[in-house]
Amino acid sequence: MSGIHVEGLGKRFGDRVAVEALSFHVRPGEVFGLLGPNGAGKTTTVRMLTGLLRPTEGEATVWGHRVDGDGEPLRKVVGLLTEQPGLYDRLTARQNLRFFMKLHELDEAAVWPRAQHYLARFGLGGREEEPVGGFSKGMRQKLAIVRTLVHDPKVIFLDEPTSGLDPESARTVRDAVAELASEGRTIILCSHNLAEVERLCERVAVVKRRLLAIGPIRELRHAGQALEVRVEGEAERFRDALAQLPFAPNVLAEGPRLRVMLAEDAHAPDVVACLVGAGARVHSAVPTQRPLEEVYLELLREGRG
Ligand SMILES: Nc1ncnc2c1ncn2[C@@H]1O[C@H](COP(=O)(O)OP(=O)(O)OP(=O)(O)O)[C@@H](O)[C@H]1O
Repeated sequence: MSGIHVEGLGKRFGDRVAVEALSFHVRPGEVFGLLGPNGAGKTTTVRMLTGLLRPTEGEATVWGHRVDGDGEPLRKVVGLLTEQPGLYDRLTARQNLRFFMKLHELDEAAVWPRAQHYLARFGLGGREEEPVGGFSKGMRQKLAIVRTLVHDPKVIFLDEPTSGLDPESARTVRDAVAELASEGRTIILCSHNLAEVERLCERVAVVKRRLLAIGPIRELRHAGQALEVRVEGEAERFRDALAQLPFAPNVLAEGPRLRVMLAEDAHAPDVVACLVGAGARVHSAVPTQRPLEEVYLELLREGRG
């Protein structure tokens, strides 16, 4: 069974419940975002799904391998990029990769062309024989990504893959992620960079110990809408007037712009009328989709406690 299937997964550390009752499925060819605040249980979940931690509840299979079974076949099909790349400074890039290949009992001669392909792709071609201690943060990150891909994994877990990368390198990595998915692999992306998640993922899960929401980003956004209003002068001075509306919308004000969150589209004319009534000169009022960040923060507020 390809992809990832998670049913009622949970993990306790003594009395502390790190993850509970987690259920979701991810298809082959999908880039799936796993979002949540610090301490929400994302790393714990990824460690369970890569066979590094045993669940205390529930079950999961990753590309047909049970996560509580023999870890060896599971580790062969998964690639894991952790937040701390854990490279050996004294070893060269090639020796670091070779060390990893030995761990996975890979035939270096057979696998090296794949490593070289990604080294070149991420701008590290020709730097293989240099000690990693002399690499910049971004170069280390890129080498760690090469290491994650070298054994041709079917399921790839990426924790903040573009952290520390310049915009050009970040773009290369994002393109590679999309390409790996188009080859039919399953990719789980853990990131606090919501703009990146929006670009790469179709579906996301928001977790805070348990699942708060799951679905396509566009559906999560449709849970509400925003009205972008541009007024003359500082928008902040109209905040109090908007707070008097019967539906008391959430409002963000920045310079001449107001972003007014609406539960219903039908409230948009009331917002404009209220602003005009309060003396605003309204230049434009445009309904917009809410950015993922706003949806995410709202889900966390609702899921508090
Ligand atoms: N080995 C462990 N022993 C005890 N508690 C742990 C252990 N690993 C994780 N936890 C606890 O489990 C909870 C979830 O931690 P986890 O590292 O999975 O969160 P996270 O979502 O990855 O956070 P971040 O975004 O900060 O990386 C936290 O309360 C953490 O303290």
